[in-house]
Amino acid sequence: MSLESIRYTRGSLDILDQLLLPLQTRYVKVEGVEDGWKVINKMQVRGAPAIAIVGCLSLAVELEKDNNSDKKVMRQEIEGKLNYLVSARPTAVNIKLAADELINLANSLSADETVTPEEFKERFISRIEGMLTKDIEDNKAIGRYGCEAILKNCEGDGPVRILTHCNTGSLATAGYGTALGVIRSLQESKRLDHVYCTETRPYNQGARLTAYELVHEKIPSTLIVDSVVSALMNSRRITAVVVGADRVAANGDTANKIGTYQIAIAAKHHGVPFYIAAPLTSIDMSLTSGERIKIEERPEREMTHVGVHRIAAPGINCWNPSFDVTPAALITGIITEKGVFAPDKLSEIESK
Ligand SMILES: CSC[C@H]1O[C@H](OP(=O)(O)O)[C@H](O)[C@@H]1O
Repeated sequence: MSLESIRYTRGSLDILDQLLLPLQTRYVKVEGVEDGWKVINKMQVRGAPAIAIVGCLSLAVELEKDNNSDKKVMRQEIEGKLNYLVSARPTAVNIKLAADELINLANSLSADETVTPEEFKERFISRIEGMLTKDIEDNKAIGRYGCEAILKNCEGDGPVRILTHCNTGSLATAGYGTALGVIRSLQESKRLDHVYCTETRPYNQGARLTAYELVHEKIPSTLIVDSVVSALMNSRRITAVVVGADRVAANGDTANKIGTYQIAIAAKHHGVPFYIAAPLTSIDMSLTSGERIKIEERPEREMTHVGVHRIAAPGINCWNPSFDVTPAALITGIITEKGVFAPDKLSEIESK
């Protein structure tokens, strides 16, 4: 069993094909930006941070092989390739923010006459490679802050029960995970009683990926059908809900996997704290609210079939939005690598 979603050395990138999990472990070679776009768009690799990291690494492996010695041409090609990668999936903001940062870097390296073409490539590729280690460090910090916040808010020093949705672990990031990182941190603190994970139809990130990670690490957990969430909260004491994010707007409204919004409504009704766990690379301060977040709609076949088997009546119309937006009013806190913030306090992060 491999939980390593990304295998990278300079000039070489392979990603774990998550469409085949949990039954098959197969790595797909990514030799450039075209491959990068495809594996992201097909969701062979998915998860907001992993999308950004794999997209940028696909550019790094392509650049490593490029013998171009004209910095202005390199800069221009880099900008075009990054904008192309951003188009693979529209909702998660991480790859857009990474592209903006790298285009700015390419512009300054190109304009700096003291920088040779070789140094341009080296510094550009090194910046991308740094994303891998930073993401894991950020996730560990998210885990610590989230664990602290949940334990602080719960009565006594007993073990806690957590509900999570979709997959936010090592298979959605460079490692350790965001919401699943909080769960790992609770487990490491010996304060975790049980995790409930939803199947997360129609791609089944919960049943196929989160369950895979939890079983692999022997974390006590139970898989539930998405529609069991309210019955679970009504019949078992859930300490908190912790989920990931694909794009957090400046006011705290958060786009995440479809189904998150109704989990937040159920949590509000049952008085269960509802947390978003996300790195700063998932926060889009240019958006004043969640109303303007573009929600990706995926092919209806992802709903009507499981593999090659049709499960929905032929001819029925389908609507398959991949995300929904949870209003800030339903969110207790946003757990980041800089600490936990109330949804309306994200502007304070910069000062931390
Ligand atoms: C660590 S963020 C993961 C985030 O991305 C997932 O979406 P998808 O599997 O379609 O890429 C889901 O929204 C998770 O919360």
